[in-house]
Amino acid sequence: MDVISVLLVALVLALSVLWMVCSFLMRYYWVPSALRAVMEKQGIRGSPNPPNPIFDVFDGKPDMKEISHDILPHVLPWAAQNMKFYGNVHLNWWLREPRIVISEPKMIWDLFMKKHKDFVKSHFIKLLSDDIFHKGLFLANGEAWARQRQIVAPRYYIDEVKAMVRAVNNATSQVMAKWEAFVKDSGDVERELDVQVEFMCLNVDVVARTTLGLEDNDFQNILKYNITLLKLQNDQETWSWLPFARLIPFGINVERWKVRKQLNDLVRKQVRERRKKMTEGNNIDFIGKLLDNPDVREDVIVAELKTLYATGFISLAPLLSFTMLMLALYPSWQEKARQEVDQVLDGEVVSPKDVTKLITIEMILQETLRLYPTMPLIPRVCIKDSMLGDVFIPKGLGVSVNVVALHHDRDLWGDDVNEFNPSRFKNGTATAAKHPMAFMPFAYGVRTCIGRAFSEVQCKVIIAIILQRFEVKLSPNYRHHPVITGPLIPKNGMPVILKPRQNF
Ligand code: HEM
Repeated sequence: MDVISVLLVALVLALSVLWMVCSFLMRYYWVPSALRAVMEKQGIRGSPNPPNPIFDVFDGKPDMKEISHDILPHVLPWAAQNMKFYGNVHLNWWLREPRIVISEPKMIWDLFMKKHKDFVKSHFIKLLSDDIFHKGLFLANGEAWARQRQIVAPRYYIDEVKAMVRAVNNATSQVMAKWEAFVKDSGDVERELDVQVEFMCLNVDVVARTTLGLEDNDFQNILKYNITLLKLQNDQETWSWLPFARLIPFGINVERWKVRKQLNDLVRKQVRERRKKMTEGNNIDFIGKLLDNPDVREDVIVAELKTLYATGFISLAPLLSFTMLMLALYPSWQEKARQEVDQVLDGEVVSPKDVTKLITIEMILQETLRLYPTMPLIPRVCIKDSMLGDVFIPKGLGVSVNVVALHHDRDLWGDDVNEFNPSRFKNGTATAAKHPMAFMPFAYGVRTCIGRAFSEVQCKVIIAIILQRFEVKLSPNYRHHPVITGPLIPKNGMPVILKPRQNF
């Protein structure tokens, strides 16, 4: 090579390195700092030093001293601090993403309803949950999202969901028989059980039954791979924002890729086996209907099925677990709900018609979701200069809805905000607080949760069957420590004491 060629190669290399350094600085320092300056000019401030990790799973914080529902300072200490010093609307950093944190109904309305086109799922949320939700509806944006939503959402309309009640009954009855045998084995009249893991298995099983029509399925492995992926993602969270960090074939990455492939292969196998069983008139389950549609590709079906498995156990297991805690803590509500169950079901299984009559369970579930919202933070990023209420939001700024703060806002819910009072929902969710948008566990607008009706029906059926068969008491081993790991979960599991009912 002559000298000129060497110089040219060196120049290209130098320019490439310079370009990479500038892109890095631009993305992770200059742009975030500029966004912060725009917000500070409007008087919106927040914790000064990025990064400020949101999840406290790593910090070894002690359990809460007592069982209190005033959880904001415990689960989101940075938000509680910021709210104290800077007000309800404040700035915060998620890894290197500057974001405005809001819990004002008016701004949330603008975000989800009026200006939803200006806000999409953010780069960081994709980075952190791509292994689980890859290509599925949950993370999609733009046209891909609209196409997928059109395919998936109708499968979860209320009439379709009611047709799933039998599958939920069957799956739950199997678990109840297992619990009864578990108590009986001890030779005692009651026994402690950590129900959180039980609910995870049950929810994955229900998804397999309702989407694939599978009675005997590999849900243990599906759950194992998902939990491993979640754990690896959490382990990686603090450095995953570094460029190429998730592409280096080393350590956690290699493990992640392996488990991700195992999960993909297993779900793909289920879809293919379902395809083999396709016969006319037999394609009424979710995947059957998708397979029947020639416009839907197999990788889309696999992605959606993975999403449904993950959303099922990630969101429903914590809700059911916290509901068990409420039933154990408030025996009078437990008894009231049981009387209703006995009256409505009269010792039979739950029918689709019965579901609407289980009003007390519905109120208990709503109040549990208010106090312990499964999705405590709902993130977006602004893709076009916009306004939320009176606040100017520049393109590139992250927005996070703090659902915990909204659900625990004394001005909206009154002085008993931190008390468990299901009666506040007796006339429905819209009038439970001073603002109709004060209760939003499933988000709002075009990206509202497609699984809402399914969740409500499924949880009602499961809790009704539990109350029909068991009395639930608080375990002395329960240690209160709600924690955000993405969803809000009980960190130490949910051990409760189950006592089978004699007269059932
Ligand atoms: C307690 C139960 C549940 C809660 C509290 C919940 C909450 C939410 C929330 C807040 C969102 C909006 C997230 C965002 O915009 O960033 C969402 C979206 C979603 N949920 Fe759920 N969810 C629950 C159960 C389920 C179940 C059982 C399924 C499966 C059928 C499901 C499927 C989805 C999907 C696919 C999306 C994405 C929708 C879209 O972006 O268009 N969810 N959920």
